[in-house]
Amino acid sequence: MATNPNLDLSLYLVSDSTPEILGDKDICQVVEQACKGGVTIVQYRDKHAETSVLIKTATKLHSITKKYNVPLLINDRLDVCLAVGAEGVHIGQDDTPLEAVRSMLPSNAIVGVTASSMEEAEAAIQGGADYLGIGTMFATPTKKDTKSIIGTRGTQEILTRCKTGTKHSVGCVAIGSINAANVQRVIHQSTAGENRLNGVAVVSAIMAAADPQGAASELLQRVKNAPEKFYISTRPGSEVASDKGMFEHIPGIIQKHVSSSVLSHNMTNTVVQNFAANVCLATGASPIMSMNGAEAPDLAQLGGGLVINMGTITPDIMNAYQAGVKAYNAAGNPVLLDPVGGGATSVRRQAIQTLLKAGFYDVIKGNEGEIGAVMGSANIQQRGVDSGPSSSSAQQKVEMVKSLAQKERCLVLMTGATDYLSDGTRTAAISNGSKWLGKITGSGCALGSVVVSYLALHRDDKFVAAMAGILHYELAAERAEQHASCRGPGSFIPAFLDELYLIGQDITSVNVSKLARVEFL
Ligand SMILES: Cc1ncc(COP(=O)(O)OP(=O)(O)O)c(N)n1
Ligand SMILES: Cc1nc(C(=O)O)sc1CCOP(=O)(O)O
Repeated sequence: MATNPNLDLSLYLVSDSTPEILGDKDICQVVEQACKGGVTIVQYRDKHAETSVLIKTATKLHSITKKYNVPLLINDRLDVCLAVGAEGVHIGQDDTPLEAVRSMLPSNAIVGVTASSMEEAEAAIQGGADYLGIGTMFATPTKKDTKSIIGTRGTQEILTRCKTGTKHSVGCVAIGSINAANVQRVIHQSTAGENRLNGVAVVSAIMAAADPQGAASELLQRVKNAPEKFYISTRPGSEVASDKGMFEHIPGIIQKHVSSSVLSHNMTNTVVQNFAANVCLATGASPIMSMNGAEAPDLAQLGGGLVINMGTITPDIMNAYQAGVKAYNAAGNPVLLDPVGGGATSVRRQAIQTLLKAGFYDVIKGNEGEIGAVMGSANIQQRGVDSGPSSSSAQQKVEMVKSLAQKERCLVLMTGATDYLSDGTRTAAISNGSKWLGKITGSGCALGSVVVSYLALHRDDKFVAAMAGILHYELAAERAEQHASCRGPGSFIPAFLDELYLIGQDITSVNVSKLARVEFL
């Protein structure tokens, strides 16, 4: 089965004629506006109208979609498709079988099939489907009789069978409660290796919109932006720095950071705000400690990164966190999630799930207990925000960060005496730092503020960016510990702030590759 070269599934509009969704608008006007906004394929779906009405409406819709060179497919009904000469049909698992559909339609007709499992996907691919409508992504009021809610995890599994992007591929769109706020996360988190969604199918996000053209145009822009910016750790075409080779780049990145004033937007806990702001300033970033979700959309435009740190969580601040991640995802700027104390209470465990659904994260950072909580481990019971004694071997920690990075398609940084950093492919253990970092409040939180500004500054490779931030921080801590004045946690803090600043000024004379105690695993 070869991909139909004329099929652009980027933004698939499935129409709806019910008053709950269409309101008192005219379906033809809405579809025309959606075509103007950039939808690339339209399906006429009406579960209630009589055949004569279906044919009449489909004929009108077809004359509109043809003007915009957009294919029109008919939901379920081959007879209507043949009557109006539409470009194809979409069928579900309980509709006319694919083989029969193929035998009755012209050979160039587009046929799409709904798939909710790997078995259904494989059967549809074998049967010659042009594309799969993969769903249900998330529960939706638009279709109440959906069989299974599969989320991005289930979609990822199906995509492993679909070889998208090869000449033997089948097109793939996801469907079910997809809208402008979640479309990039859906695309990003559904990706399975090289296989990714070709686009998304939506009903209410366009049909129910007050401005269908604007809604379509915004969705299309987000679909188009999703791949380059989000679904791989390194930018396409950029040099992939691996293992020790990456240390050559790090002094240059630190030097650039020191004079950048790149924004580090912190929605962080009340305990560490002052310290984290000072750390940001000393490393060359410009901190803003704004917990106000309403200003996140403006701040997200400024090219910096956002830290969401759950340390002093309240119901109100959860709304701000969600507004923050949505705004930064939409702007294409990095977000770091620090699920502080995530394994301590059921409120925090629930908050993690809510935040993971609200958007996607470039980095998830935490101690062992917090990373375990994000992974949903039932055995994690943190005492407060500390990780407690570790029960895992180094190898188990490596497996944890790697598998979470692969699952969430992000960087995972597990902090501790040795830090573990993984992007799912490359994993490193970093043993720099000072014992005093473990004796002051907020050293882990402030590291998050530094890592996110490095990610915002150095866009080519997130892993290298994070490594640069970690080494800036931990080499400075090592130097601070050597100060004659440093006698304990209290005197460590000013020495550390000094060294964060001084090492940055001095970085060209620092032999980073020699000082970095980094093991690639
Ligand atoms: C693009 C796309 N994907 C899935 C569906 C659902 O089709 P089906 O399973 O036949 O359910 P109904 O649409 O008939 O309710 C779709 N229509 N389009
Ligand atoms: C038509 C349809 N098919 C689905 C499936 O899971 O197969 S979900 C769905 C409705 C999607 O509507 P909205 O974008 O408004 O959530």
